[in-house]
Amino acid sequence: MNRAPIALTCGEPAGIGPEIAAAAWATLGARLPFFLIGDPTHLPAGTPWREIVHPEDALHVSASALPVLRHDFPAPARPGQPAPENAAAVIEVIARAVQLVEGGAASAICTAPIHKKALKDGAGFAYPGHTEYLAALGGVHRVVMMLACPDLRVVPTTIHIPLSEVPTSLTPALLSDTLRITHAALIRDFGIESPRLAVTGLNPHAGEGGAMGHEEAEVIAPVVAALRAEGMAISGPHSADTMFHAAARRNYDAAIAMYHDQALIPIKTLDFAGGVNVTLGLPFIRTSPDHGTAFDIAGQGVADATSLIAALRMADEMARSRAAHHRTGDRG
Ligand SMILES: NC(=O)C1=CN([C@@H]2O[C@H](COP(=O)(O)OP(=O)(O)OC[C@H]3O[C@@H](n4cnc5c(N)ncnc54)[C@H](O)[C@@H]3O)[C@@H](O)[C@H]2O)C=CC1
Ligand SMILES: NCC(=O)COP(=O)(O)O
Repeated sequence: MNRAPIALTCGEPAGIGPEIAAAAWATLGARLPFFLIGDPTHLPAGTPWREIVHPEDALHVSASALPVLRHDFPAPARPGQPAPENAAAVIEVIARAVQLVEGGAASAICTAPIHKKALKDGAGFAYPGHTEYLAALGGVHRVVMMLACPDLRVVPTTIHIPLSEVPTSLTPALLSDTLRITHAALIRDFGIESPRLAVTGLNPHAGEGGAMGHEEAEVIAPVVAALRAEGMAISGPHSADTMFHAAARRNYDAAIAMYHDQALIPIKTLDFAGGVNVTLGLPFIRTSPDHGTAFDIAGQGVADATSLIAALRMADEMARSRAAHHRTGDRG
């Protein structure tokens, strides 16, 4: 039986989303059917696209053209210059993709990058990013951002908040939920039977026994100990600066970091082109490229679609893993 195609949201049309969507279709074609939700007039001139009415039409259209589920925008796409009038439509497209995946017409969502400030300025977007908006649409309180490439998976426990707010936001409940959601997703969506998690400290040298900070002893170590007592394979808190070299990476399936840059700098350094952003803990599958809207190169035809292609492939693999997991009745 054919699985439903993947829904790709257009993201910010003034960014590189339209051109990498076209490039991803040129690479994947019918081998990995997906459809773009967006305004086809935003696609680069000469893109072979075809309007579809039902997502399932993507299964045959994708052999010859990029399938597009039309969502008309009020303004054209001017590379590097987001139009405030388009902001609401960017947000609507994401909500439409969620409806499709929740209804079973799409097997997963893959999101092209949005420009957070453009959405805030143009439409009062009240969320720091897709992650938090998708959690609201999916009706879940807590989700986890994970970035993954073939050599590394990283999770920032706190996400899009100022660095000054990290210590107070880092509660035992947040850390514990993040670890549990990651552990369950590695089993269900990534097919890892017994996931190994490694947790960073917050401070230099993981606090150096209290000489350089107290969050390790007061928050991180007790949560790690409690979950280890439940049987999870979790180590830490480790010094973050020594957790990401090649030998250290062999000791875990995912690294749980305390804040955004602690997690994202290692993976974007290791594999900026091929990294994938995944939201764990949603009732549906969502992946995204690891990069943003790249206004500085939009419209020039030089954007690299590798990360988007990896994101579409990962969504497809996750859908397979989740389906197999449901079939065996092992819900992890
Ligand atoms: N999932 C999402 O919706 C994401 C959205 N963003 C948003 O994107 C906007 C811009 O963020 P920046 O920090 O400037 O990061 P960015 O990733 O857009 O750009 C950083 C640098 O990398 C280059 N670059 C990015 N993607 C590329 C690609 N596919 N091929 C070749 N070069 C590429 C850009 O040209 C730029 O020089 C912000 O509003 C940010 O919040 C950032 C990350 C993810
Ligand atoms: N730095 C990662 C990022 O901004 C991704 O955000 P989201 O839109 O996927 O929540």
